[in-house]
Amino acid sequence: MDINEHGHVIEVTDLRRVYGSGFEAVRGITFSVDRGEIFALLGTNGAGKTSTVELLEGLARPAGGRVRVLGHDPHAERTAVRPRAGVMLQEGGFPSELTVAETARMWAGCVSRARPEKEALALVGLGRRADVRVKQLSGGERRRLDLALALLGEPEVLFLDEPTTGLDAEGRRDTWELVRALRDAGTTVLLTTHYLEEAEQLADRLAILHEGRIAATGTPAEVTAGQPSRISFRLPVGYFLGDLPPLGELGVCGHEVDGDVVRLRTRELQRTATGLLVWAEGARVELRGLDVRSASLEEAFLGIAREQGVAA
Ligand SMILES: Nc1ncnc2c1ncn2[C@@H]1O[C@H](COP(=O)(O)OP(=O)(O)OP(=O)(O)O)[C@@H](O)[C@H]1O
Repeated sequence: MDINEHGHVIEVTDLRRVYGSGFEAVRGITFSVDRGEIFALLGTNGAGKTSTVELLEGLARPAGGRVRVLGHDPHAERTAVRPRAGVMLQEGGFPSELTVAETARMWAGCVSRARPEKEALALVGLGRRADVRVKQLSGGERRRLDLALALLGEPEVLFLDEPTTGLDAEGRRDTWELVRALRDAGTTVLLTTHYLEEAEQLADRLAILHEGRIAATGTPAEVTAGQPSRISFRLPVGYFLGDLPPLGELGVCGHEVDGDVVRLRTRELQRTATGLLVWAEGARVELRGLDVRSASLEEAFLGIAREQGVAA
């Protein structure tokens, strides 16, 4: 059987990983990813993202629990999974004297039914860099080459460990577009990232890992639901916090004042923002530096790190 009885391409149940030193890096995590879904693993440094992805890639055996990729144990049944999976590790490590095209050709030799190298390089925007030596590539271009190699076998499932680290804003957006196009064509994608915006933009569902456990999971909207929005501004000269309408009446659920900067938290963004603006208009003052932000993944992430006593 190809995919498990629930139709999940990736299924992880109570997964554990213990290193030789006895350190438990992954402490019983459970999640699944469906065909054609992008799933992001987020987390603080050392949360266990890479340790988890390596188990999914079959590079190590779990200390406990179960992992299935395309219905197979990726470690014990490596030969059944590997040809159908594309892997982009955090550190590629290619021979630096080879050119981009030579590297892709060498890699294609290890892949059954590889797509043409030119096509893979064009997908990641390296088509014109084919004759450049790997050592002459920028950090971002190496990252793209990593991705091209992961795509050579036209994988059904793609593991991307921090795929856009080192890319500039344009490169990051190009990669997002490519990953979305692959997803739309039916590829299942599991990625780790440090960029919350990346997860917000790309992920259909995500999990935030903290100290080897899942601290929050769901769609980006589900994970951010319940987080407060933020409003900040500078108090007009000569004004004090007490001159504003009572904060409770504005729907504010928390506030702090730093010099003349006021930061408010609210779960009723429209009511709070309207109340403030109506007050400012009536008092004929300007709220300098006014910044209004709806609840974001960043808020959820920082909240988890704070609650669990981590400096984020
Ligand atoms: N080979 C190893 N031996 C012992 N401990 C390890 C080993 N590799 C990782 N660890 C520890 O396991 C924990 C999880 O590491 P991991 O690399 O999975 O985290 P991560 O979430 O990917 O972190 P980052 O965001 O910094 O890449 C860390 O505390 C790390 O120090």
